[in-house]
Amino acid sequence: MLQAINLSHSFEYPLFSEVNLDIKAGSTTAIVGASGSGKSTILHILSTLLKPKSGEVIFGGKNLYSLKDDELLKIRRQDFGIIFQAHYLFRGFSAGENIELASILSGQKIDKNILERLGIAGLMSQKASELSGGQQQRISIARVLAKRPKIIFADEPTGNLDSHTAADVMSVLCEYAKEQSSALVLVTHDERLAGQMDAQFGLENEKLNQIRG
Ligand SMILES: Nc1ncnc2c1ncn2[C@@H]1O[C@H](COP(=O)(O)OP(=O)(O)OP(=O)(O)O)[C@@H](O)[C@H]1O
Repeated sequence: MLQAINLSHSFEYPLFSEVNLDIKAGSTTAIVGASGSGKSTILHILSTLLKPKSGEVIFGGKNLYSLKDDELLKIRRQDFGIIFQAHYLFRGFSAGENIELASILSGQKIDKNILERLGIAGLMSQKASELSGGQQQRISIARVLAKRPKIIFADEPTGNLDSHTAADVMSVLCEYAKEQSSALVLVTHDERLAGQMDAQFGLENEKLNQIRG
């Protein structure tokens, strides 16, 4: 579904090189590593947000970074779901309107069952700005799922949730990947969470090594 081939990137100093990944439909993958090792940077590169210094990201048989900007934007909007810890809801709109907007743009409908399982079904008429950080995070996850993306890229998606809610959210994301033959690529510090994914990679000493799967 998505392949990374020989990715390398650096900012002021080299971050990583020779990063290779093969993400299959219906799979869940974790990337772990020390703070500052470059995990989020890899996720940004895989999800079209940052052009690597070298290497290719192949999706649907195309090298994403050889596409024109409008083609890249179309893939990002239609096929990719990106979940970060900082959520960007429209604060003046209700939770329901935020999700509805994603549904309208994608022409897909959110499964009401997902709202129940995320524990947010009762919050739909509340203004996004009046929700707690964890509630906003779950609304933003529902908004991503409402698009029915082919791949979900999630950077510490449960970092601001209590352990019980975090487990519910992760099971919703993993089940979505399985049921929709989508894929989940997760960046996390949480080794236990990483252990629940089908495959696990560790970023250390500028290299991404497969630990499991
Ligand atoms: N846009 C940028 N410009 C310059 N340096 C950056 C930029 N983005 C990230 N960095 C640097 O690259 C390094 C890796 O950052 P990144 O966020 O990818 O690490 P991480 O492994 O996800 O860390 P954490 O687990 O703490 O979130 C850090 O030293 C960071 O300061």
